[in-house]
Amino acid sequence: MSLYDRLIEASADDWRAYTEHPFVEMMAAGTLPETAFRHYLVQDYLFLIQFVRAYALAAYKGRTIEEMRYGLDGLRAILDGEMALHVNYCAGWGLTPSDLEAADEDMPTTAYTRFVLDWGVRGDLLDLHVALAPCIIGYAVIARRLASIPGALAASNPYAPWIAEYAGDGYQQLAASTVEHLDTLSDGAVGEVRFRQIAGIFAQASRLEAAFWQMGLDRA
Ligand SMILES: Cc1ncc(C[n+]2csc(CCO)c2C)c(N)n1
Repeated sequence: MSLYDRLIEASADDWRAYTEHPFVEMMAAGTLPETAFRHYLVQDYLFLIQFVRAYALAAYKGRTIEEMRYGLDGLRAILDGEMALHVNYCAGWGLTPSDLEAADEDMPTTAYTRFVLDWGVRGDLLDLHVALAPCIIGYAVIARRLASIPGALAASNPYAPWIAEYAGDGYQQLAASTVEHLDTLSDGAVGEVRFRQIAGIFAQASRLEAAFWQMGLDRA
């Protein structure tokens, strides 16, 4: 069993609450209020800025060129890929990237990003990548499922571009390589005590993801 499968199994309830949150179901149905999505997306831009720092830390902590490149690829995927989705949606509301950068962080944004950065600083490379994993893998899992719901990708659904972006090959491949990378990092052998430690990090990151969706819904 891959380390990823073991982590999902150990945090099944938290993982389900994150990946099947009402926020994402409402995106697929096109019924999510725009105020909720807008608050989420502005906060997500601030979240991504902090995740660039987390990936920079992963590059810094890499012990091989390959590990450093892995951090660099994640960093690039955010700066040159994912952020364009946010900038495009926000342009439609008259918000510029400078407006986004100047927004105040809401508590769930601060909580989640600093949780990941804290594990990155205090822990080893596996702790950091486990803290990052629910974010990368979870979005790919969510978008793949939502894309298969009839009507979710229809031009009339304002959330179709969001679903299509994360269901696209680029993010699906990034998620698949993250699953493999967790096994490489752990050498395929994680003892019970160490597993319990990282399962705690994975479960907490999943709960912080659910809180991030809820932050959007609370603005509806
Ligand atoms: C709260 C929140 N969780 C996960 C993601 C998705 N995500 C963040 S970094 C990354 C990898 C490189 O782009 C991915 C897929 C998000 N945007 N916001």
